[in-house]
Amino acid sequence: MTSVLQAQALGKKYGRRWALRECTIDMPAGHVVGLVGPNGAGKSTLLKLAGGQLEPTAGGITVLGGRPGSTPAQLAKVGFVAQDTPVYAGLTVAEHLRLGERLNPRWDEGMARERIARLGLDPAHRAGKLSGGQRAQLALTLCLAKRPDLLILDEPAAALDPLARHEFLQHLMEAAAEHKLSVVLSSHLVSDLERVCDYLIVLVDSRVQIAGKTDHLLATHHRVTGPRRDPDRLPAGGHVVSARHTDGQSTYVVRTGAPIHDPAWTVSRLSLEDLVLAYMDKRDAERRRVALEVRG
Ligand SMILES: Nc1ncnc2c1ncn2[C@@H]1O[C@H](COP(=O)(O)OP(=O)(O)OP(=O)(O)O)[C@@H](O)[C@H]1O
Repeated sequence: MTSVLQAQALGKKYGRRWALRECTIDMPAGHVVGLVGPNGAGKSTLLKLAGGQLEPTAGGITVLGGRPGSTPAQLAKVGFVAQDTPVYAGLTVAEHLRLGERLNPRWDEGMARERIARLGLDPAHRAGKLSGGQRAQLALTLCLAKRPDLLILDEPAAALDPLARHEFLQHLMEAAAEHKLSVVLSSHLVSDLERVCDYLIVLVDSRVQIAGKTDHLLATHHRVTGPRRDPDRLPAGGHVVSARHTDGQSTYVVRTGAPIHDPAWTVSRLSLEDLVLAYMDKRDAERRRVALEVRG
């Protein structure tokens, strides 16, 4: 597997507080990777470290085989659209393209112009007067025209209305397929991730809870429901991801490669949202961590 991003025990401190700690990750190339996790999990910090906007306090990170932001060549290989899709309010759309051309050695002027025309943006329009959706599209265009190998998007569509979000993600998918881009995209909107991502990483308290191809993850996770029972009564070979109990019923999310055939339990498939929620719960995350430490 070729990696686009590898982090080893990566940590970042703001003052005396860790924003990201002991984060180990390996993102494969050629995927649209969805990064999801609770507020404050460290997603933006990780993406900024990957974009070279922050320096690690501990551990190491490699992006496309190099240190993020270390050389002009390294910077040219990575496109970054930050959470607030920043553009220069006083510059026109055309001036943004000229700036992009001046700053980026691999700039694709034809593609930038074609995208701006397709989006119906007036080149003479000042960026400060664009709508949130148009600004996000302009920021995406500037990043795509850099012709990066890796595109990093930190909640780029969060502020957009459903239609603008749909169009933004559609453009993103087309561009990723057309230019064989690797993409990492953080979002709280699991429906968006479901639409565009073929690889998922769930980050909780800066630890990777699960990472893998979405179709494989969905095929190997099941909801198992039955009368209230302890997990040791579950079919053998499964790994309990989450457990919920009411007075009379137990519901487990179980990871297993083998089909579950046990008449004592009702087995159903999970949606991507169910899967993400099962891994996002901090109580379960702590229990899984302890279980792994005991086993290891
Ligand atoms: N500039 C900063 N100064 C101090 N602390 C910060 C700064 N940026 C982030 N943090 C802290 O670091 C931790 C991780 O923040 P980060 O923004 O990376 O999380 P996140 O997973 O992206 O969250 P969200 O989903 O809310 O955007 C949080 O506790 C946050 O308060």
